[in-house]
Amino acid sequence: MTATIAEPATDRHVRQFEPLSPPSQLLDELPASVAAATVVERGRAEIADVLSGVDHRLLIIVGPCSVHDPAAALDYAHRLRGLADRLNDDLVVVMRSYFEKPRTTVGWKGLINDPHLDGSHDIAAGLRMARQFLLDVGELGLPTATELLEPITPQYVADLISWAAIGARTTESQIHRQLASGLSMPVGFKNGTDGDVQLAVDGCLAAAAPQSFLGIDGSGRAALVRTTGNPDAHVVLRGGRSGPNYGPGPVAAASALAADAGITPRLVVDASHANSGKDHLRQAEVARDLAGQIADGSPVIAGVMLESFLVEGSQALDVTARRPLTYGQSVTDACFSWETTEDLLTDLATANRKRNAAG
Ligand SMILES: O=C[C@H](O)[C@H](O)COP(=O)(O)O
Ligand SMILES: C=C(OP(=O)(O)O)C(=O)O
Repeated sequence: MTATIAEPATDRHVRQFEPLSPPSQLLDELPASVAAATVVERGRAEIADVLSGVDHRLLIIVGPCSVHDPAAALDYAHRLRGLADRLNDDLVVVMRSYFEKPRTTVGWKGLINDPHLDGSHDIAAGLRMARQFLLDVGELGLPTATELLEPITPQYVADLISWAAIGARTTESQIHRQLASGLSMPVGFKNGTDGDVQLAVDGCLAAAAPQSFLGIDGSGRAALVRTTGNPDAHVVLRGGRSGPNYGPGPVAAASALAADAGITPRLVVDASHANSGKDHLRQAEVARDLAGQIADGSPVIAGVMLESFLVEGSQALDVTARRPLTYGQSVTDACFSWETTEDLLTDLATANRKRNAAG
C-alpha cells in the first residue's frame, strides 16, 4: 500500500529562501592583502599580550556604535590611525567596526543585514561592504573589532578581525559560545543585560573548551564544526539593569569571579551601554573615571571600550523615510565626538603611563 504524502508542515511563516554565494567566493573577490593580514595578526597578538599582562599597554576598543556609512567611518579611521600612532607607546588602539546590531525588540540590524538602510535587507551586498571596509581599515594599519551575532557571518569576514565581542544579549547563548570556541581572535564576553557577570564568566569557560556543533564551511555547506577552544576569552563589563559596573568595587568583584573560574582576571570595561545609560556625555565621565582607576594602579583593567564618531550624539534612522542623514553621526547609540575622542585617549594614555611608572 502506498502511503499518501502529507503537505509539508514546515516553512509556514517563511516568505522566501535566497541562496547566498559561499564565503570562499567573497574571499576570492576581496582577498586579504598581505598588508591587511599583517595588521590583523599583529592586532590579535598584541591584544592577547595585553590581556595576559605581558604587554603593559592599555587596550582601547573605540569607534562608532555601528558602521552605517562606510565613507564616514573610513574618514574616522584615518583620524584614528594618526592618533593611535601618536599614543602607540601607551595604547593598543583597535577600531570598533560593528556591522551586526542586536536589537532589544526591532530596529535596523546593521550594515550586513540592511546595507542600503531602506529595509531591502540586501545581505549579499552587506557582507561585501563589511569585508571591503575591514580591508580598507586593515590596509590603513588599524586592527578592527566587531560583535559577531550570526553564526554564519564569520566565514565571510573573520579573517580581517582582531577582536570580537559576544554581546550582552547573546552571552548566554550556547550557539555563540560554541562559535567563540573556534574563533581565531581574542573574544570578549559581555555581562548579561541584567548585569549578571557570571554569564560572561560561564561564556568564557564554554568558549575555552573544545566544542562540536553545526555551522558552515568556507564553501557554504552545512558542516559539523569541531573546535579546539579559544585561549583568549575574557570578560567585558557593560553595566546592566542592576546598575553600572565600571567602579572599583564591581571591577574587582568581576575580576575575582573570573579568576576563581580559571579565566583571566584581566578584563575590558565598556564605558558605554548600561555603564553610561547610552548618554554620550555620561560616557565621557565614565571614561575619565576609568582613567582615574588606571592611574591609581588598577591591576585588572586591561582595556576600555568607547563609542565615538565624528559628530557627537545620535540621529534617528527611519528605513522607510529615506531622510538625509548627518555625516559622521551614529544611527544607533549616541557617541561622543572626534574632539572628545582625542582628549579621552590622551588622558587614558597618560593614566596608563602613570600606572606603569608606579610598577
Ligand atoms: O549597541 C547598540 C544598542 O545598545 C543595541 O544594539 C540595542 O539597541 P536597542 O535597545 O536600541 O535595540
Ligand atoms: C550592542 C552592544 O553592546 P551590548 O551587547 O553591551 O549591548 C555594542 O557594543 O554594540
